[in-house]
Amino acid sequence: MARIHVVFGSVYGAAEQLAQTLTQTLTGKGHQAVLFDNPDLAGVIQDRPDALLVVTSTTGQGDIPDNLVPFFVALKDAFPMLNGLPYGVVTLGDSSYGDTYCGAGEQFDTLLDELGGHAVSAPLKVDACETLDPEGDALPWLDNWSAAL
Ligand SMILES: Cc1cc2nc3c(=O)[nH]c(=O)nc-3n(C[C@H](O)[C@H](O)[C@H](O)COP(=O)(O)O)c2cc1C
Repeated sequence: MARIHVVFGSVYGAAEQLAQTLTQTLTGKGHQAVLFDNPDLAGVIQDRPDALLVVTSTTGQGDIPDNLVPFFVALKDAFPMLNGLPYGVVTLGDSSYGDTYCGAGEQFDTLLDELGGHAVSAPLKVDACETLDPEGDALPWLDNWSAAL
């Protein structure tokens, strides 16, 4: 079973709620999953989890929610090599935003890839235009992602 660190970015609460559900689900599967309210590099990355899960909505124009920006900036500035750390990205967005659809998740996926992380499966994009039930998309994705760890 894996030690999985989960971080979330959320403005109105949907991504936060989803992150809580995904963390509980991972725990139910026997993993040691920890959800970080105020993620910092030392706690999330340098503590060397077995995997990292990023759950974020998108705000502004493809932007990362304020609560997750400090973690993203710290990661970008410190640029710690992740040496194949398995990761996953779940992004909430709205396809009516066009080019910036799920931009926050894309920024994380690009950075984690540049740092040498290993995307266990393709990032999941949950479209608020298509569903009012993010869990309906995310739980099957999580099953596959966690099974591949
Ligand atoms: C002001 C505002 C800006 C947004 N900008 C984007 C965007 O650029 N791209 C996108 O895919 N979704 C965008 N969204 C949609 C949100 O990401 C989506 O509604 C999400 O489910 C909100 O999750 P949250 O409750 O965790 O904040 C935006 C929503 C708002 C209200």
